[in-house]
Amino acid sequence: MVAMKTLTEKILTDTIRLRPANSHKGTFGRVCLVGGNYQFGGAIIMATEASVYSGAGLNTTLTDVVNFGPLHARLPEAMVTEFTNQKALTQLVSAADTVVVGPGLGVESDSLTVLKGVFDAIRPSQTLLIDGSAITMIAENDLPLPTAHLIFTPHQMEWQRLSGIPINNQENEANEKVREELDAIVVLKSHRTRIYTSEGSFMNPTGTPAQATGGMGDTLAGMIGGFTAQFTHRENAVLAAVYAHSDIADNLADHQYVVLPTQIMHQLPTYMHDHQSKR
Ligand SMILES: NC(=O)C1=CN([C@@H]2O[C@H](COP(=O)(O)OP(=O)(O)OC[C@H]3O[C@@H](n4cnc5c(N)ncnc54)[C@H](OP(=O)(O)O)[C@@H]3O)[C@@H](O)[C@H]2O)[C@@H](O)CC1
Ligand SMILES: Nc1ncnc2c1ncn2[C@@H]1O[C@H](COP(=O)(O)OP(=O)(O)O)[C@@H](O)[C@H]1O
Ligand SMILES: [Mg+2]
Repeated sequence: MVAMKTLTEKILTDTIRLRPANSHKGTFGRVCLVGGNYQFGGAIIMATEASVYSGAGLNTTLTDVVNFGPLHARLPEAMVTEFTNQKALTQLVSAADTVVVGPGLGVESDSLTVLKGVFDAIRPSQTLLIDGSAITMIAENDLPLPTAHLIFTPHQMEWQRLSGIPINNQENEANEKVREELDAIVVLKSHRTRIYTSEGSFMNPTGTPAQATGGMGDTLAGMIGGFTAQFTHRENAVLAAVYAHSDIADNLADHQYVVLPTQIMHQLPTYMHDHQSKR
């Protein structure tokens, strides 16, 4: 077992590239976000908004129709389609660089149908981020995983459900073994989030209890979606998103008791400007 490395600010300039002058929206990636049932619309709205604010060129959200108006009122930049429309889902998933599935998806039978539809449509060259309800449904239904570049973003209870490792025993060696079986990147979220990849394991030193509020993980999922769609080194894109998400929160927590997920994403354009590669 190789020692866990601690992330530093360097991961930002290693990852966030200077935007090429000769570019257009297609240069910066397509993200398809799937989630948000009638109850949890906020989760997919936050994930989508985080992806847009992190600079992904084109963002399409597949969600329950009740979320169309609320999402568009906040974010006219995103496109929307009903997640029960299997034909549209297959088309939009196929066209994406990164697909984010799970924020607010729920665990009812319609949610499971949507998740299976995503798994059927995804191709091996694509990045698939699996979060929230999608992780819970995989664990509860023992679903086979599709072939793709998989990223899981569980909190500790979701990781217990997926890996079978109880929260108190989630040590590096056990976590790395399950990561290898899943053949995925695993972002195990907690006060000090750990990231397991085939290129090593990393501890994120940023983060504050001011972040302990609903929607914080949905926001991270959207950021990782946006980063992986535009930055070519997948592992670094994940690491940089995790670092930035909590570093922005730390900065806000210097003078705030609680930090809202939407405040973090709204800082992203400035933060990324200040931490981009100089070349
Ligand atoms: N605005 C919206 O639309 C929002 C929608 N959301 C969406 O809701 C869906 C369900 O996701 P979920 O995370 O809320 O519920 P679930 O998977 O049952 O986990 C909670 C259970 O795990 C336990 N637990 C133990 N350790 C833990 C840890 N480190 N971190 C967290 N939990 C921990 C915890 O223990 P307790 O808090 O009781 O001590 C509790 O028993 C999902 O799709 C998500 O995207 C939310 O994002 C909120 C905003
Ligand atoms: N006490 C804490 N210190 C640092 N980070 C925290 C703390 N509590 C929560 N977080 C962060 O907030 C996020 C919570 O994710 P998650 O539980 O999936 O939230 P949600 O599903 O409500 O969006 C993770 O990124 C986690 O690291
Ligand atoms: Mg979550």
